[in-house]
Amino acid sequence: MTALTSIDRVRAQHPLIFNITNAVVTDLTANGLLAVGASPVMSNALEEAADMAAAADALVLNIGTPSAAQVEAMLAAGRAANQHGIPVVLDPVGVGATPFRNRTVRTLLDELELALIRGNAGELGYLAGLDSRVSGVDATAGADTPAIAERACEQLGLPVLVTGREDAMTDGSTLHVVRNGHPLLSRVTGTGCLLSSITAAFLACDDQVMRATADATGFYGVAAELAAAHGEGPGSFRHRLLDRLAELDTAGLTPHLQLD
Ligand SMILES: Nc1ncnc2c1ncn2[C@@H]1O[C@H](COP(=O)(O)OP(=O)(O)O)[C@@H](O)[C@H]1O
Ligand SMILES: Cc1ncsc1CCOP(=O)(O)O
Ligand SMILES: [Mg+2]
Repeated sequence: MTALTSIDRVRAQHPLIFNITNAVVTDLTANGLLAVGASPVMSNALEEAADMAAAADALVLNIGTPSAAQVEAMLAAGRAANQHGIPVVLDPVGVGATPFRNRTVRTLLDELELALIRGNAGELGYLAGLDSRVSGVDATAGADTPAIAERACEQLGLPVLVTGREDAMTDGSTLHVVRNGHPLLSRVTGTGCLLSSITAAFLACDDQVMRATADATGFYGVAAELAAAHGEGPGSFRHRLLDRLAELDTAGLTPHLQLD
């Protein structure tokens, strides 16, 4: 039961997760991290980026609402995180949509050691060099996420998590597919960003990247299924997702987990 170990570790260790993230999702991300037992902090200031990263247990770089100044802070934080050996997760929100996002992701990939890149099928399809059209931040349905994950990992040379109806993750030698989750996740903005940050919290407590990533993804997907079971709309779902993230334990998780 790796999920037991992982979620229990997060709840016992309360890892500090430093998020340099987009303006849309700061509230959901901070509250989702608190719900799973992690400790969130958000900042965009270059002046404190390296110090905050040095104090953190994991760093999340999310380019959803980018600016040149924010990218400078990301580079400073990322370099400090690399020096201190803490995992860095990149969420390349909307890459492929504009040249600025593309340049930003290229710079972060070139300058930093990343533990994981997590994106939707359109974003990772673009980075994999596949025929992938990205015009905003939301993914298109029906993508072959395992094929995209394998190709993106090959192209980028780092572990990849591609989300969608099926979530696929690979480090080039192991491939896992998680078939949990719920379509309502696509009707609440920030749910992919929150998964990136929760995965960072699991990575902070486990140096086995594939195990931590699979455990975080399965845990999140099952929490979403349970949150959606009431059959209501996106507003109640968003609240229930936080409640399930806070309550779900291994006994509740195991019967629902669909992980290969
Ligand atoms: N059709 C779907 N069925 C079940 N879960 C989904 C579906 N689409 C997305 N998800 C889930 O929503 C979360 C966010 O994924 P995704 O929508 O791909 O990312 P983003 O929000 O970055 O575009 C993931 O946990 C994923 O498993
Ligand atoms: C709508 C929007 N616009 C810029 S960032 C953002 C949020 C994206 O969140 P997610 O990728 O988790 O859906
Ligand atoms: Mg996203």
